[in-house]
Amino acid sequence: MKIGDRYFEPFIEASEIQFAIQQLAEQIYADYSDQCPVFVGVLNGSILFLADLLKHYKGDCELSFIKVKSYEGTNSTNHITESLAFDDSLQGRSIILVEDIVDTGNTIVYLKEAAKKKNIHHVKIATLFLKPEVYQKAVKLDYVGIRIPNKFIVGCGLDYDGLGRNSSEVFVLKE
Ligand SMILES: O=P(O)(O)OC[C@H]1O[C@H](OP(=O)(O)OP(=O)(O)O)[C@H](O)[C@@H]1O
Ligand code: HPA
Repeated sequence: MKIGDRYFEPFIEASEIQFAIQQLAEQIYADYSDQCPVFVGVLNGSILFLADLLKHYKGDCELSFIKVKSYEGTNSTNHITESLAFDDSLQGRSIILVEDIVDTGNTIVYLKEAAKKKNIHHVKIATLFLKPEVYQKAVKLDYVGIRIPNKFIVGCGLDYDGLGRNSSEVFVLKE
């Protein structure tokens, strides 16, 4: 399958992804059933995962967003651009940062620091995908859906140069 100028092949089926999301919603609820956490979606990539996670989440919760970007093509630029900040109303709240993927961890390290500066009370992290071979940062990842090898993927919110987010299954770059 061609996305932009590159070729991709099927990698993870939609049913496996949905099962993982349901499990994550249950794990989070087990920890937050007596609270009202704020799910903070990291735009753009988290949008599909976040929608499915919330549909499976049984408890009270609220929703907010932050927008950061660091990738061009298939590589991190190692430079984070923030175009929507944490909302001031999150001060003192317990939040769950919702990411589609943790890869180098640059984004999540940046977000933890930004949350601290905003006096956000308590921050946990939920990510649908993790590349354990790449991620070497000290930040604890509280809820991890599916661990994948060090390969570039698209679908389920993840993009290649803006394309491919709107697929419920995940594709991997053909090397
Ligand atoms: O662990 P890292 O190496 O930092 O990679 C993870 C980040 O990269 C992607 O965002 P991207 O910068 O592509 O922006 P997008 O969400 O708008 O696609 C993804 O959504 C994560 O936020
Ligand atoms: O494998 C990936 N695919 C798409 N976007 C990404 N952002 C970090 N890693 C990836």
